[in-house]
Parts: sequence; structure tokens; C-alpha cells
Amino acid sequence: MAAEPLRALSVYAERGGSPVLRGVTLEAPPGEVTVVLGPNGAGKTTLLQVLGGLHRPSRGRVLLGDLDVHALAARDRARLIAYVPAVLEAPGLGQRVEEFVAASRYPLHRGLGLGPEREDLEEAWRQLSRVEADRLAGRKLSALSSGEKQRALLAHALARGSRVLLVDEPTSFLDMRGKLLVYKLLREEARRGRVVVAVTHDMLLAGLYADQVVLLSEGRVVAQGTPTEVLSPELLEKVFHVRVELLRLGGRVVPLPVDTA
Ligand SMILES: Nc1ncnc2c1ncn2[C@@H]1O[C@H](COP(=O)(O)OP(=O)(O)OP(=O)(O)O)[C@@H](O)[C@H]1O
Repeated sequence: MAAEPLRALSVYAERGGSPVLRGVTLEAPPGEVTVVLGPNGAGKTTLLQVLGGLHRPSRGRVLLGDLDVHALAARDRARLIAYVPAVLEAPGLGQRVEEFVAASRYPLHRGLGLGPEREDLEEAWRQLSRVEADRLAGRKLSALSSGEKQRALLAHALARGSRVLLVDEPTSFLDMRGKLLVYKLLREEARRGRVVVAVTHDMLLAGLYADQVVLLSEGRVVAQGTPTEVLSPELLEKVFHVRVELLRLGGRVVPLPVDTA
């Protein structure tokens, strides 16, 4: 897998005519889990969509190596980048779980509209097993709980095996084991040479699993670096308006919110 970073260069973006991203520059290298951390409304989802080529910036560029992500044809982009939305929405809810997961592989080798091939289904089962959701095979997506849908969504993205994996709040509906499992999988994927960017407002998970943290507030990057560099109580209190204490765990810093500031 070519080791090329995903970069945002002075990106500005709007939603409904209002500015949301105000000059974001960041680099997500392959091999690392980059966590974009910020409070509600900071612009995290918008940034992830801009990084994935799904929302066009009003200014600035997004480059994967030297490829301009927004200049790629949709299918080429889908081969390179898997994007996991925060919530699974229609269409697709009538599908069975393994068909949905297998369908993620269609951009790799053919057009949409055909049924899955055996190798696609095998990969689907493999990824469902990694997210501890094997027992969901055969069930309709529409009949799953929120956490089960979230596991299916991640398996869907993993099944593509793309160079870039972008995940939006991948653990918001998961129990604690699920949260830890998902971030461990993201780390595994990064170590295989992928670019992994996860968006979250959960400072604890950022402390436990990020290799790099991009702290986003009101559409601007206020800090970017290792968790030790970025996750300081002062900075977190300023951005999240909660009081934070740092737990030191096996060489990592884990911020614990202890009260409102
Ligand atoms: N379709 C839209 N039309 C108008 N404004 C929007 C739209 N989508 C998002 N916004 C606004 O853009 C801003 C950034 O939203 P975004 O979803 O990127 O933030 P976020 O950091 O992901 O938030 P959260 O943690 O709550 O999911 C918010 O103020 C939001 O209200």
C-alpha cells in the first residue's frame, strides 16, 4: 500500500451559506490513527466529509499524496477512501447485513446493481467477525439496534480495504467493550499502512487510542500533535468548557472530565 498522507490545505467550507471550516490545515499520515477531537458543532463531520471528497470546500484543497481528492471520479474516490457516517440511513436498510457489507467491495471490481460474489461475501463475514457481529448475518439492517447498525457500518468500510478510512463517531452507540474493540481495530488498520481519521467528541478515547490529535474548535484547528502535546487540561477546558484531570496510563495521557468548568 503506497504510504502517502491525506492532507487538508487551508480548507474553508460552508453549510447552508454559513462558514463552518475556517482555514483548516492538517496532515494525516499512513500508519497512524488521527483523531479529530472537538465539541458539538465544531465542524468535525464537515471536515471529515471534505477530507472524503463528499463536501466541496469553498476554498483550499484536499490531497491524497498528490491526488486532488475533489477532482477524482466518484468510483475512483470510493476505491481509495471508505467513509463511515455517524448514522446508517436509507437506502440499504432493506438489505441483509452481509449483503450490505459485501456491497462495499463493488467499486473495487465492477458496477453496482449485481449481487455479491463469493469472495465479497467471504470478506463480509470476515469483517463482521472482527467487529464481533457474526451473529447479525442473515438479519435485515432495518431490524438492527443502533449499536448493531454501527458495527455493520464499520464492517462495510473495513471490507473495502481502501487506503483511507474515515470514521465519524464510530462508537457513539457502542457499549464499552465495543468502543475499545473498534478503536483497537482502527489502530490495526493504521498499522497496516492505511490513513485512519476518526472524528469524536470523546476525549477519553482520543487519549487511549490516538497517535495524533487534531483539536478542532469553531471550525479552526487549535492544536495538532501527539496526545501528550495536545490533551492538556488547560486547552481541553478552554475548548470543551469542562474541568479535566489527566490520568497517566502506561505512557499515555488520558483526560478525565471531572466537572463543568
Ligand atoms: N445541512 C446543514 N445546514 C446548515 N447548517 C449545518 C448543516 N449541517 C451542519 N450545519 C452546521 O454546521 C456546523 C458544524 O456541523 P458539523 O456537523 O460539521 O459539526 P460536528 O463537530 O460534527 O458536530 P457534532 O459533534 O454535534 O456532530 C454546526 O453549527 C451545524 O449546525
